[in-house]
Amino acid sequence: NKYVAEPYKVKVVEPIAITTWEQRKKAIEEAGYNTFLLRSKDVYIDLLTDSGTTAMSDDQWAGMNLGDEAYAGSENFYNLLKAVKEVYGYEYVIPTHQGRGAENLLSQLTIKPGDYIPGNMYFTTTRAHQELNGGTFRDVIIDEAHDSDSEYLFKGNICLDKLKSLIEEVGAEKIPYICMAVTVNLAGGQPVSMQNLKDVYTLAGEHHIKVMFDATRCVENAYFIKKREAGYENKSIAEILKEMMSYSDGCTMSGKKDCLVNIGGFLAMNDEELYTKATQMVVLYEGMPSYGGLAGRDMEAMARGIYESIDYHYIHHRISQVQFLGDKLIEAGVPVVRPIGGHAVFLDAKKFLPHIEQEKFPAQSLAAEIYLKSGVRTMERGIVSAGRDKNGNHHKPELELVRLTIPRRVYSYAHLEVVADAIIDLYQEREKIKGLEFVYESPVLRFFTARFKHV
Ligand SMILES: Cc1ncc(COP(=O)(O)O)c(/C=N/[C@@H](Cc2ccccc2)C(=O)O)c1O
Repeated sequence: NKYVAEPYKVKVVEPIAITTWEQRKKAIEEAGYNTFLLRSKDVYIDLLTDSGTTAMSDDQWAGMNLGDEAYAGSENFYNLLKAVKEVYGYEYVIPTHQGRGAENLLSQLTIKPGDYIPGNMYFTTTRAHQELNGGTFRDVIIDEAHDSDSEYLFKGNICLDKLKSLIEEVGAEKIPYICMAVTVNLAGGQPVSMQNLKDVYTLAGEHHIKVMFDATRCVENAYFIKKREAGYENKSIAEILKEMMSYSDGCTMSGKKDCLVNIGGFLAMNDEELYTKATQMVVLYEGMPSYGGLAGRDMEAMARGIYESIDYHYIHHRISQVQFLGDKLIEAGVPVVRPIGGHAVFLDAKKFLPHIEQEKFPAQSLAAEIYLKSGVRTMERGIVSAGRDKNGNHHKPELELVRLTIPRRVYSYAHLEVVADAIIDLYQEREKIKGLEFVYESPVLRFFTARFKHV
């Protein structure tokens, strides 16, 4: 049938919270209507994030018992280095505790005040580190990415004209690197085509500008190229991934997604000079270049997860689960970002709640209502996540979304049916949902800790 069965069987189970409406009412009020502040014990089906929520395999758990916790030169580091070289093709790797560790190093090493960093749509932590180092992020993604109705198959693509005009406007020497996310999280988990990766790398090369991938969900991107781009249908995920990464000079990686681990990340690159500088800096922030804030066992689990992630049956099932949930909502007429992305289904909260203006945080309110209704936790990816600009005004993104993020190898199709049914019911009674206002707002990455009340 259309949705492939799980290519694994369960060996260990973790009971989940079956809650009552009263319990959930109390929990969401104590959380200030912010799903980030809910306690895991009060969450039934947790679709907050695909980050660090994966189920590891028996082989990865076996690897956890083979942690070489020697402070320096751990055997697990060499296994990680081998996996990164073989699967992604990069020459050097610096382990970090997670993606932000790598973003911190890359931004400090390459960005000077006054620099511009073009990229395919912003990501919260990536932009925060770029701005922290005096850089300005410039969105050069194609227009379709900002249109939740567009069904363009590669909405993560960079618009070459926008990139060219930025280079002309500010000059290549003001652009330390192009930040190419594969896939684009906030566009709805949308992929970049191989042709676009090639074209951007060629253009960047002509101006001696580096291309650094945010490779966090690169395996999902490879899968979409296999399914959607002519000439790749008969190539393996491994072959496609290797070719993808060849159109970059390095990457930051949050291993907590496509490397199938609960903690871990890395900064990878081909340039020896950048590597040398990174080894000098990593000792300040993450520890030795051979462990980067990770225990040996975590590096071992990540090395093994990298090899598992390129297995076709794994990624085919992973994407099938996301597609299954998306299809159910589309069939019921619930407004979602299309095409369905790689790691999540994104509800279009502007269309879901047209009676709530963006300044009253419709996506935030919808995420809270979904939890109250069903115990399902989701994440706001709209105006609250976008934060404020230098003048203190809200960034106002086109896309005001609620993300239903599917963890890897955790839930069954039955869980996703529960999610779909709850959201479809809520859609029928959507006009009862009210807007929110801040009770507490932090100045940086406010969505993690903000608290709200109904207007
Ligand atoms: C495309 C991309 N690039 C880098 C990172 C950072 O990696 P890390 O430091 O978390 O390991 C992430 C993390 N994304 C997570 C967790 C998250 C982080 C910030 C705000 C909300 C949620 C999410 O989308 O749920 C990412 O998606």
